[in-house]
Amino acid sequence: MTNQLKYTMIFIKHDNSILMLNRLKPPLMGLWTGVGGKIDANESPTDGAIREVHEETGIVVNNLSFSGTVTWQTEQEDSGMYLFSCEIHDNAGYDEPKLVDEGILAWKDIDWVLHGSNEGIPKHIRLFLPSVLSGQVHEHLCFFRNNELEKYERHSLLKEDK
Ligand SMILES: Nc1nc2c([nH]c(=O)n2[C@H]2C[C@H](O)[C@@H](COP(=O)(O)OP(=O)(O)OP(=O)(O)O)O2)c(=O)[nH]1
Repeated sequence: MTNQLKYTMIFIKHDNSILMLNRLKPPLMGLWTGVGGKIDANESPTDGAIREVHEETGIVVNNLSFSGTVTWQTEQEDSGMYLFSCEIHDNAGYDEPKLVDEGILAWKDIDWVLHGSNEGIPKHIRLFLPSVLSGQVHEHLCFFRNNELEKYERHSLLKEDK
């Protein structure tokens, strides 16, 4: 995998929940997202994702699945991220929400995360997350204007999927 995209986002699943970050700072300030961040120079997307998971949550993951890509186009920038997911078998000691440098980490029920009325999840995440959780590998294209998601497209990155 070559580093064409600048960021990663990782969805860590345990039972019916995902470890979500309520972000302290922009971008997506105050909203619940997967953990992740910028890929360092000379780092692969997978290594960047493993590092971000460890830095933000303390969890060491060794079973990340590549789950596709998301690109966004705004008036200011064209950028994007590699998506990863993994399943862990205990709650990593997160019985309660935990305050970390980047915000608040908490296990959130998948039904809550995907609920159509949930304004706390960025719109693009609500659109691409079902594909990630069902094990599909898509390229998700998001087009924003005035901070609103104006258009969304999805294409499979696997030949056998449509
Ligand atoms: N910059 C940016 N990131 C976005 C957008 N949409 C979106 O889902 N993301 C994701 C990509 C990353 O997972 C996360 C942003 O990561 P970040 O800026 O906190 O990365 P970082 O912690 O490495 O950066 P920093 O410490 O250097 O500020 O949000 C967007 O429009 N802009």
